Amino acid sequence: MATLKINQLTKRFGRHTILDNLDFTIEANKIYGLLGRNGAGKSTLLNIINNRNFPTDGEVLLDDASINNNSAALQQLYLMSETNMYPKRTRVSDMFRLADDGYGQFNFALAHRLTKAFDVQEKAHLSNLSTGLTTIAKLITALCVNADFIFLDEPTLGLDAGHRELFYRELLKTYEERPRTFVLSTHLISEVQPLVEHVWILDDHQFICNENVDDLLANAYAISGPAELVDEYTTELKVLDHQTIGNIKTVYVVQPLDETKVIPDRVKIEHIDLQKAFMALTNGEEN
Ligand SMILES: Nc1ncnc2c1ncn2[C@@H]1O[C@H](COP(=O)(O)OP(=O)(O)OP(=O)(O)O)[C@@H](O)[C@H]1O
Repeated sequence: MATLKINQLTKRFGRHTILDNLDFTIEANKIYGLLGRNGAGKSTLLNIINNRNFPTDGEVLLDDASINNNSAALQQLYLMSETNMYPKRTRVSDMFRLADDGYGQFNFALAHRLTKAFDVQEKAHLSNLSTGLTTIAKLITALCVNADFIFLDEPTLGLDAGHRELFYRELLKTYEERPRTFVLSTHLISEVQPLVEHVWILDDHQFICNENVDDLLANAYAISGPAELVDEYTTELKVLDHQTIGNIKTVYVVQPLDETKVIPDRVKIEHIDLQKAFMALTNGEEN
């Protein structure tokens, strides 16, 4: 199974460092979530991995061969992004044909089924489609293209709730039928949590999290109760974020808890979801 390796990747725009020495692996047949606040560098990273932008330092390897000017490697990678790469008069059906020309074995049967399910006309010109319908046309192309690594940068831009749900369902269905790697870069963290197996969180030019989602959430807690009891209980923990309403304080931690430590009667400990863990990790406030 092919593996993508990102080695010591750094990207600077002028004097601004956007990505600082990233080292990580993208494995075959996994669904990844790439998360980060606005401007964290997610699109820049995806563009570099897909050879649409160049690193200042470092390299991207597919099975130990650089992807740079390597058309065989690039044929295994597909990036769907906000950027419109298509000429003005392109029809939806032309997008499918172009993906078939570029990658071969485009799944036309699935594309026809999805255009009906999403109610998009294959004859329609992209320039006449609404933002949401343009996204849908790009998503259908991404779900049907014959590539082993599919990168989706803000895949649900402009999609209503019903269409987003349909997309998540269809993504899982095609993934089960033909396992391959998907990388979803999104701000809709709660919505993608059920799909994503492994998460990267970009913050301060680096990954502050590169972890299996279940492992991350197993150690992600909200601890709440009377402020003085919460402070006492959490005194040795790294508190990432907190809220106080009256005398009730809630603190957020992402680390294993000492199971031998007695929890005061009025203190409650609950697991938090990926969105809350993300907020705690990226708001970062230490004790
Ligand atoms: N061509 C460029 N020249 C200069 N700066 C750039 C260029 N492209 C991106 N940047 C800057 O790099 C930073 C990262 O941008 P990027 O679009 O990768 O972030 P992002 O995480 O995808 O953000 P968002 O979630 O808001 O889409 C931003 O500060 C952006 O302004």
